[in-house]
Amino acid sequence: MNDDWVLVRFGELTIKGRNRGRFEDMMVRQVKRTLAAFPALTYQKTYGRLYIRLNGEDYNRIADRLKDVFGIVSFSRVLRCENDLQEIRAAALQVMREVDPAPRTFKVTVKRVWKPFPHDSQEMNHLVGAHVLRNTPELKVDVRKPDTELKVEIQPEGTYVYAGVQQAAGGFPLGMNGKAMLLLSGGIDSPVAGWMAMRKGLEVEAVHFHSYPFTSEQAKEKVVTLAQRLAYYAGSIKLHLVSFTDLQTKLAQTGHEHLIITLMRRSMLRITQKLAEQRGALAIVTGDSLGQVASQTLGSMHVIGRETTLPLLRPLVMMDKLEIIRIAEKIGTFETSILPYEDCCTLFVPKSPATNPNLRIVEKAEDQLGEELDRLVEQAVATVETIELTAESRSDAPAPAEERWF
Ligand SMILES: Nc1ncnc2c1ncn2[C@@H]1O[C@H](COP(=O)(O)OP(=O)(O)OP(=O)(O)O)[C@@H](O)[C@H]1O
Repeated sequence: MNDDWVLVRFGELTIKGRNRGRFEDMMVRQVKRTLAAFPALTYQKTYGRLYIRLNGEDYNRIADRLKDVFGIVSFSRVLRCENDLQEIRAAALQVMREVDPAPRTFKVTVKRVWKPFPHDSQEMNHLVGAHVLRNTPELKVDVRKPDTELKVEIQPEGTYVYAGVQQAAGGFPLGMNGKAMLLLSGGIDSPVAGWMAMRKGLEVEAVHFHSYPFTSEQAKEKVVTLAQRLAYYAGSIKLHLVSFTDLQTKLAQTGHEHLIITLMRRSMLRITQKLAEQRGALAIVTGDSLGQVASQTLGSMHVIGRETTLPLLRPLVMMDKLEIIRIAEKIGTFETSILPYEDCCTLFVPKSPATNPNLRIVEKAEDQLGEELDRLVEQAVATVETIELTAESRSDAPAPAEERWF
């Protein structure tokens, strides 16, 4: 009898050996966690793949969640039947009849993995194709550029028949590659950088610097909303809110107006590094994109980056703004990011910020502040407010499942 399943394909096929097993175990756990709201589902893992039996659950709702799970490269709705020619033909016909919109041309590709099956792949292409053609006279075969490719895989446990592949987020399962701190502002870039870091298998904890009461409560709320969006992909996310007011005021008194952004960014990194040590994180992720603003020239990145010994990961560094915006739209952060807000750094933005700051002068300015700077850094770390945001369904999902990602 035909049976309704989802075939889930994992990404990063280059992973070998023991890491492969770890990757797959993490994947299965994350898929199950993501689909916990569908209790009727049952799971079957094979090498590099996961089969989910629908048992009456709604495929479209499941697909909408699966496409966002990191580590899944693609998935398909499949019918599973016995390794029996008549059953396979019936399943093929059923799958073809359900393709929407109805195709005009098709081709059949059979893969016989289970060798005892009496017909080889070539024979099966004809046996299945002829049956579909006989029963749907309006269809034609086109082996070069068909509207639909009907796939049949004969495996030991049964035969899978399907006609579509949906792309998903790809990457690594969340947390497989360790933990990083994400510098999250209220802008367009850093939420995208956070999503890309998570897609690469990093568990992320967000850090936001605010200058309350100079920056408003709404500015903080905006960052909470952005972190909430990221939590949708991660299951949950911690957001550390750091009060930057006193430190910023002090840095502004050094008299190096054109270096203020450099000084502030370095202090942010210093504080974030301390938080990273506390939280067991081994990298810092930012939304910097080369050349975008004064603090993102190569010279600025160099002087700012010298403050931390942790790897500074900048996923957007080589990307154009339009590419970044495209991803922001897809992941559902753009609408929030473009709302007006005051960032703590814009409070003190000089008329002509340094685009090529001098490391020696910057370090001298920090030395001038001496222990006072250390004290303010410690104070900022000690007064961090941490909130945990948990996943909620994204009510403003920007596009239907098939149009997402690619
Ligand atoms: N208030 C803040 N709290 C935490 N991180 C910040 C803050 N302001 C800036 N950053 C970090 O520094 C990076 C560069 O910030 P900047 O404002 O110069 O550039 P941006 O292109 O506007 O970035 P974004 O769009 O992410 O705000 C940000 O992407 C973010 O990672």
